[in-house]
Amino acid sequence: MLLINLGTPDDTGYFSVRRYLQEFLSDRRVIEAPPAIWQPILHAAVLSRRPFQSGENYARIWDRVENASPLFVYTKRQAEQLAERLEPEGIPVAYGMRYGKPSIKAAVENLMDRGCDRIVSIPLYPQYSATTTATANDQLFRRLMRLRRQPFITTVPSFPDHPAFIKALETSVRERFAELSFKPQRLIASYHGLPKTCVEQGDPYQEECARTTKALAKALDLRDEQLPMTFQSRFGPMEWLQPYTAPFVASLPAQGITKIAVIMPGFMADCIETLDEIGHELRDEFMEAGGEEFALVPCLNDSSGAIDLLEELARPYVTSFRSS
Ligand SMILES: C=CC1=C(C)c2cc3[nH]c(cc4nc(cc5[nH]c(cc1n2)c(C)c5CCC(=O)O)C(CCC(=O)O)=C4C)c(C)c3C=C
Ligand SMILES: [Fe+2]
Ligand SMILES: [Fe+2]
Repeated sequence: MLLINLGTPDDTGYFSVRRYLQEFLSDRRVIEAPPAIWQPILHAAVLSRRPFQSGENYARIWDRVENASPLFVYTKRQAEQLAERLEPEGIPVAYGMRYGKPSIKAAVENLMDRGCDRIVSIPLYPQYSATTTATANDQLFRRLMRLRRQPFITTVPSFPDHPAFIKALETSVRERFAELSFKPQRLIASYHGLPKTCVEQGDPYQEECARTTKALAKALDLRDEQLPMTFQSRFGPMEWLQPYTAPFVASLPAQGITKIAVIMPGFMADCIETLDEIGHELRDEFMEAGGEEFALVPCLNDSSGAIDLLEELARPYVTSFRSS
């Protein structure tokens, strides 16, 4: 079993963040503009300034006990806990990052060194996007390109309304709400954004986000307006999927909605986008606009619901291996 996530910088310093952003933003699945046009902009404008700001943001959410970014810590724990369930059956588990460490290449080599000639890969993105899922798969196959004898590979599809995913989200909401001293008037479902052109060209991401939102509303017995879907984390000047989370949330107090909770069902693990952009920046914007109560529902992280989900995603494939 191979788990693939996005990746994160090694530390919060300028050079580490720059190296990470350079690799990420040079991926042609992420920025589709021709390199001759994009690379000079990336180097002159983005990589000279953004690593400072992003590094400060990462520093605010860094896990100082593990000395790693939360995305790294949770992905590692997901792999370790899945391993506790699968390795007794002789199924090794590894994890790799699309950008940064440990690389997908290292993870594949780890599994092959442990004798695997059949690898099941789960890209840890509940909703499919070419900018995330496809590039994770590209990188996996890139590692195999030079092998004479390739392992058998399965890439598990996205799981926007898989029952185990919706169950884990539902549990995370119920547990979080039980801790709160207030009753949220809205539960905002905020997903990572995507340029609108990606969807126009056939990326199913927006439709898969809508499937997640609809299934979660049904599980929680909420009406559509009680669980609005929004998109965060814009990058660059183009139009991205709408409504944008920040202006949407800032407009709520004027409508009498001053107590909200936010869930981010596009992320399997808490990361800079959830803990800082939503947990810090969005919270401040909501309070400044007249909000009174703001709560975050944590991502699935290393909850038992998350590990149940990973095990259920894996099972159909690993069972067939054992019987063959
Ligand atoms: C054009 C730029 C970007 C696209 C397209 C994009 C799509 C996309 N990203 C995620 C998930 C994550 N993105 C994260 C960070 C992040 N994303 C971008 C840009 C694009 N993302 C940047 C520049 C960054 C770095 C942070 C920053 O400098 O602001 C993360 C968190 C990583 C971490 O280390 O914590 C995740 C997760 C999805 C799901 C997605 C498309 C659907
Ligand atoms: Fe992103
Ligand atoms: Fe962001």
